[in-house]
Amino acid sequence: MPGIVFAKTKDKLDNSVKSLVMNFLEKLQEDDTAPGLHIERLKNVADARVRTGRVNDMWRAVLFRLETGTTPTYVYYGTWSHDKAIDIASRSTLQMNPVFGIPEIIEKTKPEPQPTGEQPAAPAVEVPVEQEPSTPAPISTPAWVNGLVEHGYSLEFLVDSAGLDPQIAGKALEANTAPAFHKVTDKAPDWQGLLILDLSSGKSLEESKEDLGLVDQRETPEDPKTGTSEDEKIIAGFDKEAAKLQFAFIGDAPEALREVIEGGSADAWRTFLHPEQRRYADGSWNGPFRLTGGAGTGKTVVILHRAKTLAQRDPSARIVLTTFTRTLAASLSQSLLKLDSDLILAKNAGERGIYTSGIDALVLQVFNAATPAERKEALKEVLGDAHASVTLRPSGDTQKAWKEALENAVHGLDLELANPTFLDQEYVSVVLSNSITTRDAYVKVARVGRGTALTRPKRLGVWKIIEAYRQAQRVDENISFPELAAVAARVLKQRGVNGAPPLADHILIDEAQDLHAAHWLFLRELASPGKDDLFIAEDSHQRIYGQKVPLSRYGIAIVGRSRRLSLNYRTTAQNLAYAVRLLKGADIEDLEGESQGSKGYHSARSGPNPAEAGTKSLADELDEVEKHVRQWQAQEVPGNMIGIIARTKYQLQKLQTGLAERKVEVRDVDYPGDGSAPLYMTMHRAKGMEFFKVILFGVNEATVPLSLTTHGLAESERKDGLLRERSLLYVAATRARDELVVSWSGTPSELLPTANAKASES
Ligand SMILES: Nc1ncnc2c1ncn2[C@@H]1O[C@H](COP(=O)(O)OP(=O)(O)OP(=O)(O)O)[C@@H](O)[C@H]1O
Repeated sequence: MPGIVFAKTKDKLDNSVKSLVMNFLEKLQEDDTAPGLHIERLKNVADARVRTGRVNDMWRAVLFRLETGTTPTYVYYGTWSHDKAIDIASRSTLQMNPVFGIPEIIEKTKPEPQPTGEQPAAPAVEVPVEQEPSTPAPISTPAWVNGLVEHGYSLEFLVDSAGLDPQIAGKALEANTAPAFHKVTDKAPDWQGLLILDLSSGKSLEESKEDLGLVDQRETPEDPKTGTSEDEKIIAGFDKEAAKLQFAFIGDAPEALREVIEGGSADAWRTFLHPEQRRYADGSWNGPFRLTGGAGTGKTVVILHRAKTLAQRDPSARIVLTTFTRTLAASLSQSLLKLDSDLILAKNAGERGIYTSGIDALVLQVFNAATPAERKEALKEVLGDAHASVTLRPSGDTQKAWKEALENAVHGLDLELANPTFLDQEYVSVVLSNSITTRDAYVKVARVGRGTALTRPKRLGVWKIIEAYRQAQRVDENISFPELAAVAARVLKQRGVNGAPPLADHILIDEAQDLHAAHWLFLRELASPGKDDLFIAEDSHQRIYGQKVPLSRYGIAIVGRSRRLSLNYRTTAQNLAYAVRLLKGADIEDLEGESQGSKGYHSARSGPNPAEAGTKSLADELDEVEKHVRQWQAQEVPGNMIGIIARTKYQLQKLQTGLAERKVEVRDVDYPGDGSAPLYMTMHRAKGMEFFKVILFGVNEATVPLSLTTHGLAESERKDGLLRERSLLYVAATRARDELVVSWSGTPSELLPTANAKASES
């Protein structure tokens, strides 16, 4: 039976062609001599191993045949229309890279035809076909600079030291626009494309080699296991980290074949991990590990693969996969099954398999499963006096309780401290996280990580309000989710003291930047400290709830076990540059308090520049939205791949009504119907999602930032609140894969790059 190695598809195929390709490859796997396949050699080819195969009358597959023992191995390169396939086959070579020993397929371009009797034509310069800007006033973007040229790379260096194909390196150096540059990296063998992107974004060759797992062959003695013939060396080379970016061995199972073909590039994440992603998915560490990276760098993809690796490594393992909300958790469950439908998804925490849950739902499950005695004891330890009742109602809305407490307590504080936002943060970060139940303990406690300093009289005032709050909650038999997390943590801790085993062996946490202190208390108790206990994926730039939490205070020491992803798989370079400009000037710290810049954060894809649609009135803005939606619908973009995102629900109501008047159907993301209509949602709800096309609607001065969230706060909390608003805009802008439109009516938000540019001009 011939072996098949599948090369990641770069050209999109229609579904009808995909199923033909699958039939073809299935037959090839069974018997490559079957007459219907027409596996044929061609004349005048660059590589004698190249073959074409008949997919149907119109379509041909391009393959390379490697001789390995008794049965051959075919490397499937792709399927194209007849003439194109013959052309590609005649120009393509499967070879070992001379520097790094990675198998690669290089398509040599034909020399330009020279006009006879005239001077040789100047080398062709790619003229990018920029898409028409969708608005009359395109956004001003900084001029594009070729990063390779900027960092002084020469053709000689790129070829001799970085192992790039000379033609590819030359074209990359010549590119004078982002689309032309990305066209080169897109066509190149995957590892070469990524190496070019790394170098152009400022990474050194050594750093990039390490990330991509590239080892200079010229410096290493040959491995005797790799065999002697060129074909055997190529087969062995497919196992190298960088080769796995583009090539996958297809086992005997037809499902594996179906998955890679049907998924196409949208599902490439299931098979073709970046070597760094693979390392973090498969690695093992003696304690908590943290993976950071900007939006779209594939953190969730790593978490999903890691869950699978851990489950396969030990089928009896109890793995908890958690994230900030139930909706995100549900989407993780779906993705897990897409990754591997054989994975065992546990129904409850503590059971064998992977248990996926929103963090608060998980907390609630532990609390509900606790005995009345366990609850009573934990409530007393965390909240002081035992609650009258151990059957409490979890309540998400603490604002009302704080307002009541403020009315009832005689505290003598001014409004900067006597407001629900400050008090809630103080309560969770200082009081709950330190299990403070008395005034004396609160007066003495170190308020690590809190911005606003409190004198003793102020602390006494705050404590009075906290007492009133606890009293009101007790009377109403309410308990907040942070309280619940602290109580559940206590239950688990006590069980541990009594010798009970923890509920999980491994915990994987996505969107960790938004978890609060009591969540971390809880997660620390959920698994025993030790090997591969916690895997934390976070992006501090996307912190839109809560505050940064110093993890080491909760027994989660990640020193030396923290890595960062920098290649953005989701967003085009143009959208990414825009989103990063939204963060300009923001001092963002990670969970360990280290400053998080966006240096080296780069994208592998190119597309149109984001468009800003500033309008005079809401009616004009709605007209703009209508225009874009209709344009995209005419291009047959699926409705549920168009996202319209606004800061508030009120804005969404206006949007929905305004578009209904214009006979444009849009749907709430939570009620998507059959998926044919564009979806609208708030910026908070957009977290973790992605769309081909995104409109950020109503990014007006009055709404973004939402003054409600920062009004009346002390300077430190106000800065924090403003940072969250900025992050929210960044989260929303990074949901777009291909096209981003930012609209407003009246004065634009001060957080937009346009507004910043105008302000600095004047
Ligand atoms: N190795 C890969 N190959 C192809 N696509 C990938 C790969 N890794 C990630 N992607 C794609 O990139 C997009 C972003 O990935 P993912 O959601 O994991 O990023 P993230 O870092 O968790 O993003 P965010 O922080 O914005 O939620 C997804 O569409 C995903 O399928």
